[in-house]
Amino acid sequence: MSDKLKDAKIIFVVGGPGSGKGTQCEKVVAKYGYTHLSSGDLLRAEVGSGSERGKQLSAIMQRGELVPLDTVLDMIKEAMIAKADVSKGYLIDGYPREVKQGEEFEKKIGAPSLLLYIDAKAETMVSRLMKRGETSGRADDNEETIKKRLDLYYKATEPVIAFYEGRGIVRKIDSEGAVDVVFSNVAKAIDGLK
Ligand SMILES: Nc1ncnc2c1ncn2[C@@H]1O[C@H](COP(=O)(O)OP(=O)(O)O)[C@@H](O)[C@H]1O
Ligand SMILES: Nc1ncnc2c1ncn2[C@H]1C[C@H](O)[C@@H](COP(=O)(O)OP(=O)(O)O)O1
Ligand SMILES: [Mg+2]
Repeated sequence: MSDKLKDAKIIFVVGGPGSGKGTQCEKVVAKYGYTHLSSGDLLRAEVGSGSERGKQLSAIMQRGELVPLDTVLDMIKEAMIAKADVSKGYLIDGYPREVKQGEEFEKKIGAPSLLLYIDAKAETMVSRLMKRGETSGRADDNEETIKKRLDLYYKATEPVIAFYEGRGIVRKIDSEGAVDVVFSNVAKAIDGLK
């Protein structure tokens, strides 16, 4: 346990690929000043660095698979510590993606006070990702990889919701509607924390 993160307020943002996690996190940052850490963005930064590890991560992500737990957890922990002196709290976007990740996070960093479950229909996620893929330049925003990511989400990530539901900290947010409508419900969930 790192004592710099001992009392950190932590919100997990969990949802399928293309559900709207990143979009909602940006609006939470603007309104509440939380520190937004996206596991995918951290991984893509490592890929962009051209490092040997980045090359391995890129191959995994292009297949729509999960990267090794220790890799993504260490990256998030490092990024949290780097901001510990200025952070009002952390939005952990895209993690945990399996129950084991949640358990390891709590051993090494701490427990979340809220899990925002950003929920959209499969066909909505597919169409949003195909559209995002037109401009994102992401190697995983293509039909074949999207299908793998969705399958993995239903198999490995949805059990995370049930795991934390048992603690009563899950707030399910319908992400089908317009961005601002979705955000009004995200804000209600966060305001309910105080
Ligand atoms: N409520 C919404 N309505 C329409 N499009 C949305 C909505 N939320 C997100 N999007 C779009 O869908 C795509 C995926 O959103 P993003 O926030 O990147 O999701 P995630 O981080 O969960 O993959 C983006 O192109 C984004 O602009
Ligand atoms: N917690 C995690 N564990 C393992 N792999 C992860 C991960 N978070 C992200 N990745 C890998 C697999 C994901 O398909 C890829 C992109 O993640 P992302 O940017 O969060 O996707 P999206 O925002 O489309 O949901 O990075
Ligand atoms: Mg995202």
